[in-house]
Amino acid sequence: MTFETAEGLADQVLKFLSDKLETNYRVAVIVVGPPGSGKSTISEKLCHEINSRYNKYLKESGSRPHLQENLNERIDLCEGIPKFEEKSLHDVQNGFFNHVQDQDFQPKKFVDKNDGSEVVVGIGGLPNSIRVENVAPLEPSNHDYKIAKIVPMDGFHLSRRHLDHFDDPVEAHRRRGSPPTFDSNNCLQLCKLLAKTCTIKPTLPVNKTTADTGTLFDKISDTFSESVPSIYVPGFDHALKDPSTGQHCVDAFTRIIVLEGLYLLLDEDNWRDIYPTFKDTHAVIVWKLDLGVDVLEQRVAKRHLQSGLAATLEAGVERFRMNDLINALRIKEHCLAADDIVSISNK
Ligand SMILES: Nc1ncnc2c1ncn2[C@@H]1O[C@H](COP(=O)(O)OP(=O)(O)OP(=O)(O)O)[C@@H](O)[C@H]1O
Repeated sequence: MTFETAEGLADQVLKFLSDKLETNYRVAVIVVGPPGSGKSTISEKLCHEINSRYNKYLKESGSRPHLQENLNERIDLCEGIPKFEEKSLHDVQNGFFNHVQDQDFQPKKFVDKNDGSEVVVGIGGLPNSIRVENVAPLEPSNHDYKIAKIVPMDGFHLSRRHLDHFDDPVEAHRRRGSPPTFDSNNCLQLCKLLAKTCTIKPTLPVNKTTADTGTLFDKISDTFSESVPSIYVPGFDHALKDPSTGQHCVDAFTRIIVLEGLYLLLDEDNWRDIYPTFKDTHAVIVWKLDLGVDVLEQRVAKRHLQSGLAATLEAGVERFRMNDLINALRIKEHCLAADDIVSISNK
């Protein structure tokens, strides 16, 4: 296991992106680990470091990203996803509770008549839905470009209303955060969509050739393409205590996606297909975090106290032992075997 600074991790990811730039529009970094191991912390630091470097480059070079106008070369990301029949759309609008425990359910799509975007729905219904839009991305405010973005698994927590429709709703609520309480179907579907975008081949503007020299950031700036659709991903709204759509947007400016979540390497149900989906793109790095149970317990208990989920630190520890620890042990015992998973430390 190696201890890494955000700078060191950013160097690794940018080197990887540089190696893949001829073939992959986007690369993915999968960050897994038990609750409290620091997945969010590391992912945020990594993205911050990469985005700061890119924006510093833009400022110092006085250049602007060039977005190629090739929207007529539309990429149909949702091709192959079955459509909802017209009569089922009513069910979708009314909650879509019937499939909530159906791990084999294949997500379906419909077209939003308001804006023509495609909405992909799994067992969690609309709260966990994904939206795909074929429009050019907006220039970011203050020209603060985010070439690296976090895509957390959190937005695939089933809503509390969906947990109410489990065979044993009391247990479902008590064990919220365990694998069956996620819309793993749509989480996997999102991974398939994202993986497809990783395999888009970047194209240079007509006046440039691959022989042109330039830094990695020069090349990234030259190869943004508005034909790459925007993907809107649900997030978890801590105030609502439920998932909420459109919290994250992976758009044409995003060249690095950092997927972070507890179950991304879990060798069960839909989860087990996530890693192979990305592996096929040849554009993925996998980092695994681990820490001793005592440290995890202290960090998570403290967070439960700070977020109001526990009234005292002791209650936070109790909550960790009754829930988070069980999930931590599950991912340890049922982790996919792969030889390219790199263990990193967040002490
Ligand atoms: N190196 C560190 N030293 C001390 N505290 C840390 C460190 N890294 C993270 N933490 C703290 O530990 C807690 C858990 O971190 P974080 O949310 O990043 O973990 P996580 O793996 O994303 O957890 P979860 O899966 O439960 O969301 C947070 O309160 C965070 O501030």
